[in-house]
Formats: sequence, C-alpha cells, structure tokens
Amino acid sequence: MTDRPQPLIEVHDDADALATAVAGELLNRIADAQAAGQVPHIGLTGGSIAEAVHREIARLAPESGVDWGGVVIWFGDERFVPSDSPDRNINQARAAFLEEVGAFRVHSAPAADEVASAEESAASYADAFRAEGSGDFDVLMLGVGPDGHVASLFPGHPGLDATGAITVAVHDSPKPPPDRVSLTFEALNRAQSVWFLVSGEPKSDAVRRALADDGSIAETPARGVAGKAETIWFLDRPAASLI
Ligand SMILES: O=C1O[C@H](COP(=O)(O)O)[C@@H](O)[C@H](O)[C@H]1O
Repeated sequence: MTDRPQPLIEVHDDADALATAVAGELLNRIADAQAAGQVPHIGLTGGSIAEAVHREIARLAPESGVDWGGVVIWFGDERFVPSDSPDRNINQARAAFLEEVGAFRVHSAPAADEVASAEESAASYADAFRAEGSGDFDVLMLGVGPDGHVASLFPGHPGLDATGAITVAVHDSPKPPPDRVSLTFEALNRAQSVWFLVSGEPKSDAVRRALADDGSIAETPARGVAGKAETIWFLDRPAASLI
C-alpha cells in the first residue's frame, strides 16, 4: 500500500523468543497509552503463535502496570461455531490470558448458538464497533496462513471483495471450520499499528510473497493490510528464511 509507511521486519531466533518480544512490546504500548489517558483498542488473532503470545502476556502482565479494565479487546476474525467450541478465537484467548488478567471489555462475533447465521453474526459484530465508536485499533495483531490468508480473508475467496462494510461472513473457508466472520480489508486497514505474527518454515513462502515488490492481494491477502502509523512483521528465523 503506497500511502502507508514501509513495513518493518523483526526476526527472532524461535517462536518462544518471538512471543516474549511481542507480548512485552504490546504491554509497553498499552501502558504508555493508558499513561497518556487513552483507552487502547487492541485486535487479537487466533492461531498457534498467537496462543504463545497470549501466554506470555499472562506471564508478563503483573509487572506491566496495565489496567485491563481500560483496554478494549477485539478479534480480526472469528470462527462461526458454538460458543463453547475450542475453535473460537475468543475461547483460546480467554483460556490463555484474558481471564487471568481480568480483561472484560472483550468483543467477538457472536457464536453459532447465539445467532442464526454467519451473516447475522457479522452484522452484530459490526454494530459493536459502531457502538464503541471505534474500529481504529491502536494495535492490531494478525496471523498469516501458509496460503497467505489474513484474518479470515482467504486467497481467491469472495470475502476479499467486500467493500463498504466492517465485517463479512465467510463460507466454505479452505481452512476448517468452514463458516467464519472476518473484518474486511477496509476495517483492518483502519489500524494505527499492524503487527503480523508469523512462525515456522511452512509460512516462509507466504511471508516472501507478502513482502515482495510485486504480487496480488487475491493470491496473498496479507499484502492487503498495513497500519496507518506502522506495520511490523514479527518473524522467527524459519518464517523469515526466504526473505
Ligand atoms: O484460521 C485462522 O488462522 C490464522 C493463523 O493460524 P495459525 O495456526 O496458522 O497460526 C489466524 O490468523 C486466524 O485468526 C485464524 O482464524
């Protein structure tokens, strides 16, 4: 994206070092924002490296000075499955750190036993953004799939084309579960800081394609997201092996 700052790349030895660095930096950003009188809005992602980051947040939180009552938590995407499913991104984050730190201003798209369809869930999640007068994340963390997907925006999928909307319902996702709700590119691109979290050699080609000078968003959706103020790619050595 030509109107955004060039992405920064931070490479760590392994997934554990990456998770510790991201968790520490996130807590610093939140504490600084709160010291300046702000209520930070943070976007979380699901997935394996996100889980490691979340566990590190729980470990480091007691020393951070963060007031979790003054942090608003969102998710870049959610799986449209029952509310008690371990596949829900919110459930993974709750178990890893949200309950432990006592965060309670937490929003995710409603589950399959709460609303009738992924479309209804997407509409409800968009309403929550409007009600908070938000959508402008201070920090938005995003995973990247080996296929280059970001949030639940998959290569060649109809969700890529959603415009004039905050959220989109996704069906027939190539990665299970098939029904999901995702923020759109327009919503993701309202973030001040976008942090991509990527670990492991199977994702190295997606990282290469996302950071290449040329390439299409349809093939590598992660190319379509960048922060207004910064974009940082937090990688471990295997994920960075092709750049
Ligand atoms: O399905 C999803 O996958 C990605 C990445 O997951 P990983 O296990 O490959 O790390 C994640 O970013 C997204 O939020 C999630 O719904």
